[in-house]
Amino acid sequence: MCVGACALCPLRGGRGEGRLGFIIRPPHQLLPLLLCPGLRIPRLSVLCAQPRPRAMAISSSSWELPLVAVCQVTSTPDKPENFKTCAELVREAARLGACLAFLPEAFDFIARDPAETLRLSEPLGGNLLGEYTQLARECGLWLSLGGFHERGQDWEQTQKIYNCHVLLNNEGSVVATYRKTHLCDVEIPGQGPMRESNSTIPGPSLESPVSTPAGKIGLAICYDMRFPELSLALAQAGAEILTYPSAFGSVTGPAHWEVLLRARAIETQCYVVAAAQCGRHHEKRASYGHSMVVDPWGTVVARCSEGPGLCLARIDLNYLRQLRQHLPVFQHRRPDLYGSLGHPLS
Ligand SMILES: O=C(O)CNC(=O)[C@H](CS)NC(=O)CCC(=O)C(=O)O
Repeated sequence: MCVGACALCPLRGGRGEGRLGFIIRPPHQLLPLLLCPGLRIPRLSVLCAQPRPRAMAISSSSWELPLVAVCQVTSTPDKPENFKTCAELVREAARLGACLAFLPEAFDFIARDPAETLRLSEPLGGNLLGEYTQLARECGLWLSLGGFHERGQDWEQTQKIYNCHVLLNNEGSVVATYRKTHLCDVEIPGQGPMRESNSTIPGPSLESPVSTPAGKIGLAICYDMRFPELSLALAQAGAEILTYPSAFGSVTGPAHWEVLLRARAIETQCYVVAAAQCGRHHEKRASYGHSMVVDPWGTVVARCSEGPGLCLARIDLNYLRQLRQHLPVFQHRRPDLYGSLGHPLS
C-alpha cells in the first residue's frame, strides 16, 4: 500500500492543506490525526509504508510512541524572516504533539557568498540561539538545529566558522553539538560549485549518540551522509536515530538523496531523519527538498511535499530491536577483512 493508491488519505502524498491527516504505520495501521477545528496545517505530509514480514508486526499501540516532526524551509540571507518561518513550523509541530522537531542545515540563513556567510554568523551564545532556547522552552519540545553557522572560540584567529548541529532539550539547554566533519567542496556540472571550506573549518570529532525522548540520536550533517563509515561508527556507539539535516544540491538530489538515506537506514538498522532545505534561496542557489523519515527497514515513513512545511513520524524502538534480532548484520561483520576503511583509494 502506498500513498498514491491510498484513497482514504485526504492529503494524497502531502499536497495541499487539510484538517485531517493520517500517519500510516505498518502493518497497515491508519492513525487519524485529529486536529483542532480551523487549524491550518502547512502541507502536513504523511506516507503509507510497505508491508513488512509478519514476524515484525508491532505490538505496542502506536499512540504511545514518540512523534517527531521534520521541518522543511527555504532559508534566505534574511535571518529574522528565517527565524519566523522556523518558529511557526516548530509551534505547529508542538501543537501536533511532537516531542522533537528537526530543522535543516543552514536553518539560520543561506548567504550569497562566503563573506556574507561569515558576516551573518554568530557564536552559540549569541542572540539567535537565545531565541531558539526560548522557543524550545515555550513549546516544551526538543530541537535539532541542523546546521548553525557558528563562530567558534577560535574565531578571532581563524575568521572561519563551524557548521554546527545543535541539540536543545525541552528546557532550551544545549545537550550536544556536532561540527560537520566532511566539508562539501565539490563541483558538479549543472549545479553551482560548492566550496564549503572557503568559510568553514571541519569539526575535529564525532559526537556520542544522545538520549532523547524519541531515542538515541547520532548527529551528522548533509554531505556526511556519503560516508557510511560515520553512520556505522554512530550505530556502533548506540545510535537508534541518525540525523542528516541538509541543504542538498538540486542535481545530486534526484540521483542520490533518497538512495543514500535509505541505504544508511538499512545498513545501520537505525531510523534516519533528514530535514532539508528546499527551493530557491537567492539568485545563485537552490536546494532539492524532499525531507523524510526512513525506518530501519528502509521504508520512507514520512516525507514533505514541495515547498516549506513539515511531516511527522512515530519512532518505534521495539520494532528497531526486533529487526536487529531478526537480521543481525552487526554480528556478521568481518573487521578482519576491512579493518582500516577510510583511507584514500590507492
Ligand atoms: O552553505 C551553507 O550555508 C551551509 N552548507 C551547505 O549548504 C553545504 C555546503 S555548500 N551543502 C552540502 O553539504 C550539500 C551536499 C550535497 O548537495 C551533496 O552531497 O550532493
